[in-house]
Amino acid sequence: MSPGGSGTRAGALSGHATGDGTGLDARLVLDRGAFRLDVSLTAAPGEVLALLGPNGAGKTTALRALAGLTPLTGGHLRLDGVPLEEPARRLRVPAEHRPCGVIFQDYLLFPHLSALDNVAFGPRCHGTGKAQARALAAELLDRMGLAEHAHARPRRLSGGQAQRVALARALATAPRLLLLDEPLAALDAGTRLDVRAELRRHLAAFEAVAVLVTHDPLDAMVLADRLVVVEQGAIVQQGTPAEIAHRPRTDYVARLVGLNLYRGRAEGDVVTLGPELALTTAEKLSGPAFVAFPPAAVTLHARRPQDRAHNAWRTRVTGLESRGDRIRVALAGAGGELPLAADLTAVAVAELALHQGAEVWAAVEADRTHAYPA
Ligand SMILES: Nc1ncnc2c1ncn2[C@@H]1O[C@H](COP(=O)(O)OP(=O)(O)OP(=O)(O)O)[C@@H](O)[C@H]1O
Repeated sequence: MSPGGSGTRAGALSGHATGDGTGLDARLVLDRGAFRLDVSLTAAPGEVLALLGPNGAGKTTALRALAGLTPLTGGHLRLDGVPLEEPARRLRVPAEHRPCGVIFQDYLLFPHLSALDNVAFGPRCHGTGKAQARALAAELLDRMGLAEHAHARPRRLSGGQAQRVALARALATAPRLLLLDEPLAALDAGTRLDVRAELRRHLAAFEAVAVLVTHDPLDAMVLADRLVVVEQGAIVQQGTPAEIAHRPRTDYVARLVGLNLYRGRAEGDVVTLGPELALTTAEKLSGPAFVAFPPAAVTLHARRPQDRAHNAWRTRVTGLESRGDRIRVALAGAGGELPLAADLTAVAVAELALHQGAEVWAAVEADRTHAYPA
């Protein structure tokens, strides 16, 4: 393990180039019938990447390819400068010889082995003597707060405990690449909160590369240094959680971070979205542009607001959904175009007598919109 965790981490956060050959350098090309995955992933030691994307985007396929469980059809995979796979050179290191720790959704603990022996299994396979492997496993379980469960079989463990054993097992071989597929998905909400915080601590201390797959934007934002959004087998956007949250570039990402997103053409502080609608924005731009704003910035009115600081356009209600103390109103332009989300109080919804199909004026202040080049 490399020393100076915090220094390594700061380096990792500043960029993902692996100019010195350390860390992950991969282009994963995989053909599976009609589906093609082609994603390039690089990460410096200490960096945590989260692969996010809708169902069927190719996240799990990418993770399995990194682990060596599904062969590449093209591209390459290098870890710390060591080639692990390159189909063009007929090079392929089998899964069991890759320095990878893997945690899959269902944990894949061996049911017939105790927690301790599950964790000791990897080091044993790598040639560590039995006593030494078990001592290492006991230490790891202790670090995870599981010392008293060392001799329990997996079925006697809670979901959160089993998840921690899986993490201990994945770390036991000091992997250079840690792969986690939906690590929190099987946990109930309460356990998830604790395990997420704990996993965050372990990942922050982990000095090699970690790649996790998740559906949950919160998991991704909390656990990862960098988000990689995959749609239909390709990367559509990547960046730090803050970058992604501020500047979504696809509808999926906008929904993920809870923003309204439109694409149009900017001329000064006006972005034209269609023949019927142009929004005045806070920024001045020129050329293709995105405009984003949160649902909480949208107000709804029975009549056209007269205030000139507001952008206003006619919409129709397409849905209403309760969300905590707010109501999320789904709207679309009169012709069904430009879908829009607005968050209102129950009082506002009642005063406007909103219902499916109701016509209202939507308004958003220029200052609440954010425009950036498309
Ligand atoms: N064994 C397989 N043979 C052929 N195609 C497959 C196989 N497994 C997955 N696919 C296809 O590969 C594509 C990507 O699937 P993958 O499971 O990687 O997506 P995902 O992003 O992980 O989705 P999810 O979030 O639903 O788990 C899908 O279109 C799927 O139908």
